[in-house]
Amino acid sequence: MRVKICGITSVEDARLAVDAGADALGMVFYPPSPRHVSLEQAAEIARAVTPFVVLTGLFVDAHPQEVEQVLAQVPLNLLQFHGNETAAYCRQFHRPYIKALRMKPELNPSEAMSAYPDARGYLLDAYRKGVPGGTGDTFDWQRVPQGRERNDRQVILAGGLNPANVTQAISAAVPDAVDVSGGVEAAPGRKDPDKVREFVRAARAAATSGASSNALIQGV
Ligand SMILES: O=C(O)c1ccccc1NCC(=O)[C@H](O)[C@H](O)COP(=O)(O)O
Repeated sequence: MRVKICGITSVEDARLAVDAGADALGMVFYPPSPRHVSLEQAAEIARAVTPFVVLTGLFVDAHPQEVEQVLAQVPLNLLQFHGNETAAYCRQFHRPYIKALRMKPELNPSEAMSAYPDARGYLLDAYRKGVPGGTGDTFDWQRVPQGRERNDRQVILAGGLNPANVTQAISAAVPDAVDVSGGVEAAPGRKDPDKVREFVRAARAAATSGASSNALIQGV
């Protein structure tokens, strides 16, 4: 089970998340977000963290030049596209990327994943009209594809996760990774140390006990 802490805006929170055991950090390059980081902030965070953590840059329907500008100044390991970007758009940067899919009631997640065959993973997030992400809302975890529908694709579960519900979420959705932002915050853009530590601990513990449920679902 991998854990990504999203919405990191400071070196202090980046270090906190890494020390708590996060595998990946997310930085939001979307100006309307309360978690938006400037190029300078992002470069400072990148300099401060170990190279063995996946630094992720999140964009929402950004102009390609904006993405290129970030890439020129911040050593990102992974891009996360959280808007209505097409596969052609996502692959033009020649970087590993994950595609966020917002779980609108009518969305077939398996079909939606197929539209991005070169994505390294699929971040399944809650859908709220007019809000591209960081909603704090959950969705029905039973909708996460399993088995043949999943087809070995890396699924990152997001949307309204927190230390209190991540165990149940992992058990229901059997994701490869979990992503959290608001559920471990003290205030928008500022992480709560106890919540971050408890979230990572609970996710790891659930994964250990959840291995058998995964085996049951996969029939192995
Ligand atoms: O976090 C934001 O402010 C944000 C804004 C616009 C697009 C995406 C955004 N966050 C994306 C994430 O990866 C969040 O972790 C994900 O949406 C889950 O957020 P939350 O429900 O607060 O845990």
